[in-house]
Amino acid sequence: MMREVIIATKNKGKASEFQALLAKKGIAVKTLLDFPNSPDVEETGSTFAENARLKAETIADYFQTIVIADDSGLSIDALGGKPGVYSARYAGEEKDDEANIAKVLEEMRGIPFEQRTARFHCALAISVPNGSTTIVEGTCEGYITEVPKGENGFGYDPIFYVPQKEKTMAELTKEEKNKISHRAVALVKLEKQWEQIVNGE
Ligand SMILES: O=c1nc[nH]c2c1ncn2[C@H]1C[C@H](O)[C@@H](COP(=O)(O)OP(=O)(O)OP(=O)(O)O)O1
Ligand SMILES: [Mg+2]
Repeated sequence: MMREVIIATKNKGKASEFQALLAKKGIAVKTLLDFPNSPDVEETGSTFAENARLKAETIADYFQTIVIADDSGLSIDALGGKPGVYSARYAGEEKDDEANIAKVLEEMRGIPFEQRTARFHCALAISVPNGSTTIVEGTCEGYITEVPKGENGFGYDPIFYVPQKEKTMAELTKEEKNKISHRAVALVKLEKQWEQIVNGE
């Protein structure tokens, strides 16, 4: 049984969600925020899965230990799937959540509610050093709001309306988000396979 894992992310919001999700299973989480000198991995893939694989394999190779990477983002139907894999850098390279939200809201202006459908997407890659990489994916369906609402979460959470909760993702507690999010859905799929992955059989 795995007792500790490195999550190949420098995103504080993701780090905090993984810490909560995995603490329940007795697994301690380290992230790249604990290792400021670890390499920056360029996200050159054209899918979430490709980018998750790039991050997991590079960091597993660097630490010679099992690593999980998350590549995720928002896909909006009325924008032809954008911002997609460019979610983090939609308004520029600085990864500015507020600027990204402002750009999306501007592009969505005037589009009626029924046509504001969107989903969060998460690809998780788990990589064993000198071994294999396994990828699982999760999604979470919702609508893009007209104005931001809520203080919790990170990224696009304040403009992502979750119909079954009648709230934005940023109005949910971390516990509530961790029951329904794209990240939680993907992690459940990973858990079903991980004894097999970690033990190599
Ligand atoms: O639950 C979420 N709630 C709101 N927004 C979210 C979520 N999950 C991903 N997102 C957004 C944030 C960022 O704009 C992009 C992820 O980009 P992504 O490259 O995977 O992460 P990142 O660059 O922030 O950190 P890192 O690559 O070190 O893991 O999608
Ligand atoms: Mg990134």
